[in-house]
Amino acid sequence: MRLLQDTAHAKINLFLHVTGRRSDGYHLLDSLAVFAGVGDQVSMQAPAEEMSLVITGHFGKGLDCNADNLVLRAANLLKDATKSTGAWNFKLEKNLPVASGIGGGSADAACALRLLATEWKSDPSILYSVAEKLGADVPVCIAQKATRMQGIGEVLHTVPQLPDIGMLLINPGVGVSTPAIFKSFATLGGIRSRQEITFPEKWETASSLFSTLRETGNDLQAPAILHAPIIQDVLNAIALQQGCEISRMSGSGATCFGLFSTPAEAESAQQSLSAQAANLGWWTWAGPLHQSP
Ligand SMILES: C[C@](O)(CO)[C@H](O)COP(=O)(O)OP(=O)(O)OC[C@H]1O[C@@H](n2ccc(N)nc2=O)[C@H](O)[C@@H]1O
Ligand SMILES: Nc1ncnc2c1ncn2[C@@H]1O[C@H](COP(=O)(O)OP(=O)(O)OP(=O)(O)O)[C@@H](O)[C@H]1O
Repeated sequence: MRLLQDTAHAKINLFLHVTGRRSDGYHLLDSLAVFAGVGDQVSMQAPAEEMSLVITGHFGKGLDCNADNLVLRAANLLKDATKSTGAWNFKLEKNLPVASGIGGGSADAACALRLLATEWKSDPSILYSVAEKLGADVPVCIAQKATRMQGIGEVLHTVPQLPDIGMLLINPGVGVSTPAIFKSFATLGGIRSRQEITFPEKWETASSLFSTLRETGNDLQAPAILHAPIIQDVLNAIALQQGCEISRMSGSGATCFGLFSTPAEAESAQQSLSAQAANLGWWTWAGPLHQSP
């Protein structure tokens, strides 16, 4: 029996600018994506008769284990693209809220691709072309490293190493549809011209990273608040926490994040919000960023 496993870390867009639109309707983006310490767990076991999936975990309830699940779509697409043989039983422990702007499904798909690509010694160019077919967020989730994403998400640039900041995540339990938010973005004025953000050679301190981020924003935040006004309440609750430097939404929402100079400060903020969060049924997490080797 062989058992392989890995963590599918949550993707957080520290900023997200919409810079253009392709003729097929997809939007061109400029975004700094980072990965949080929290994630789903993906494991795969062989021998198996066919590709299959079992889902556990707090957020697994509403998800189907059928071939439409991104884990199985990823496994089957890579198998076909690389003409590989063999099947695996996958297990997904779903710890991340679904349809929440932190790319959980994309991270799961990328995790399955990573595990299988190692096993099948797949060519990285095939791996990335399969990732692109699965979704705009899947390519960046392959390496799970802080990355500047451009194009529709497939143009990936290495960024300077990030300082060891702390992050607080809050999801109010409202699922948000990514296509609907992009559509509302246009009705709220759409693309605005701005100077391209430049990054320094290195962010020496947490405050130098926060200075860069203060010149940026998430263009999908206002349209997402129109769909789910509770997002504004979450942003306000985060901003009120001691030591919070930036309070912003990730992706197309509804998960919001707070940035702090240290993980300990983010954890204290989570503590002080815990009663309010429990009352309102909000999911929270706090800790360091995932720093991939
Ligand atoms: C908002 C982000 O989370 C930022 O990282 C991503 O761009 C979304 O990535 P994703 O969920 O993997 O998106 P996909 O599953 O590829 O696309 C879902 C839908 O979002 C819209 N979409 C997505 C990505 C993009 N660059 N432009 C778009 O307009 C399209 O309507 C598309 O049909
Ligand atoms: N393994 C999976 N985990 C989560 N969602 C999945 C999975 N497989 C398929 N899906 C479907 O994909 C949709 C998007 O889920 P996901 O959690 O990736 O959204 P998201 O966090 O908004 O992503 P993004 O930040 O990339 O927009 C859901 O509506 C869900 O039904």
